[in-house]
Amino acid sequence: MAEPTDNENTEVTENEEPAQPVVEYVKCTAKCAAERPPQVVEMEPKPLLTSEPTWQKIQDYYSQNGQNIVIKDLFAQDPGRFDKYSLKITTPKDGDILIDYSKNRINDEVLNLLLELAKTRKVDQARDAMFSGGKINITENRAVLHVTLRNRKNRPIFVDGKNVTQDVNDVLAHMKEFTESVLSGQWTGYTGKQITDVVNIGIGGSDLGPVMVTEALKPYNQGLKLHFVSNIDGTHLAEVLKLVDPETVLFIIASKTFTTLETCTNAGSAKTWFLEKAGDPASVAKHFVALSTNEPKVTEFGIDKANMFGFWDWVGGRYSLWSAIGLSICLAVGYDNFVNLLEGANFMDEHFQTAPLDKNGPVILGLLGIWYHNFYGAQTHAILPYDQYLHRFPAYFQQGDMESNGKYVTRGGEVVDYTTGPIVWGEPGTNGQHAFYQLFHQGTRIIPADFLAPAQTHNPIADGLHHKYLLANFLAQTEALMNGKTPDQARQELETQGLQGEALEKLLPHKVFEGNRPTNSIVVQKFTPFTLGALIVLYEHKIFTQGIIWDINSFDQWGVELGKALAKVIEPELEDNTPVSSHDSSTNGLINFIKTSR
Ligand SMILES: O=P(O)(O)OC[C@H]1O[C@@H](O)[C@H](O)[C@@H](O)[C@@H]1O
Repeated sequence: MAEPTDNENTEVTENEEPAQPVVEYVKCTAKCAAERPPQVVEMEPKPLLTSEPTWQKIQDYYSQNGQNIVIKDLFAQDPGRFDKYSLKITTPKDGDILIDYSKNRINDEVLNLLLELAKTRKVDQARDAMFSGGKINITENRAVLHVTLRNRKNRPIFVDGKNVTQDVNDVLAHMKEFTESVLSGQWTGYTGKQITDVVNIGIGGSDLGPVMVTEALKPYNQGLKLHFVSNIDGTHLAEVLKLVDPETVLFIIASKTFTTLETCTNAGSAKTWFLEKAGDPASVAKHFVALSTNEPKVTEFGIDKANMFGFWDWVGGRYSLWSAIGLSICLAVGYDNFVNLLEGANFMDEHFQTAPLDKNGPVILGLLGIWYHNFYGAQTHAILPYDQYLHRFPAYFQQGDMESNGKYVTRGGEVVDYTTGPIVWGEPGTNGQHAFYQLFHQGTRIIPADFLAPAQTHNPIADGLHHKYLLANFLAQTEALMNGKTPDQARQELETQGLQGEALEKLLPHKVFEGNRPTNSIVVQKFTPFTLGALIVLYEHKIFTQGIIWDINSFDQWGVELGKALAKVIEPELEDNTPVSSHDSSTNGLINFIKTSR
């Protein structure tokens, strides 16, 4: 890994690749920024989706053919279907990523119509607007530039006329220096002992990404024990504090705003706990660092500016694991692995930017979602990782998808007359099979599902037997969901088991599987930092594509504010046991029940 260069005069020009060998940090001086005025791509306003002629065409096609598209028949008709409807994306270091979308209710006509929709809705223009620093988060007047955080080729990216690439690299350099000092044991606690445990205190985007990635990359752990506290429920903090020692623990207070109730309360209680043991407030500097955009609040809390890792308002919380918010990831897996994660992310950014729409992973996945959610009326989308390390991946994308696209008003302020973001859910395979797959196979709803699997496991125990079973189950499920079991097949099976007559007829309908349940299969060689980074971004840009087609602002989250505001009203009412009557009778009843029951 190249060291950061201090060469103030090193410049990058717009179309220039960094000289070989790759210089990791390149300073772009004021002079170079001035030479390259930003060219921000604008997003054009769009008509309501349902008034688009392409939308109408898809609606017509669906009405006439939607229920007659039978995936297994399409396979029977076309031996080349897998090749046609799968993408193999070759990474520079960790093998291929295969996206098999052939087990979907699609044919060329459907796909062409959906691609036409992506063109009509100018997905490419919106993508370019995002990458060029356009303020596409219109309700907060902000650029959306998490892509800059993994801008590994150091392309100049401007926000309000300022090239922010160097700012990003400066924070990365700080993260590197800090990580190496903690991991090497150079950074010690207030009694001179090395740090053994890290507690990340954050919530939402300041928690889910770090939790998900540190779990997913456990095989790369460099020795520190990681803990996460998010919930305002004191139990969460209390249980973690039982596991750590004030002499050897490092608290990371992760909050973009540094005003979030949960994080501020947990951080305050953690500090009190720490000082009860450490005594001297000067010791805080050795045990508390902050990740935030809000320096005044961080210093007010008592964290030294030198121990703050900054980021910017153009990084949305749910897209922030690539920023300083990723410090816990860095500490867990080491800086080089964090960089590999960023590189995988950057690789998928470039794929999204350069691949034609019909070969573009995020675009294809986004369009398939539109097909099911808006035409077949699918309400949910399942993400099913066949890898235990990815057990928080669905939870991470619950926020990623539902906070981004759970909106019923268009960018122009109109109420939509179509559905938007799906309900995202999932559990790792094979656990889900023994819990909720029944409804996948024989329920009344259509649940489009993504199966994620690695060809190689990090733990080939029992001579690879576990992994063989795991993969066999993943493959069997997608096959079964597609093929189902016809009444004839079920009858034959029951006859073979010796059943006949009324007993057979009674059982028969229960043994039939309609099939034709759509799935995507996404297979990587192995879940490495690089492939994980790429996979996360595949979903980020899928969500982006859908948000653009639905014409909603995927980057604000006003919907979470109302409940927060009401909690501030109720909180003082819980102070004493005086009955309340200021709310509806249910809320009054609940409050008063709690008051009399505590
Ligand atoms: O990082 P912060 O400012 O503490 O915010 C945490 C979370 O707060 C929630 O209210 C937001 O909906 C999330 O988007 C955000 O990630």
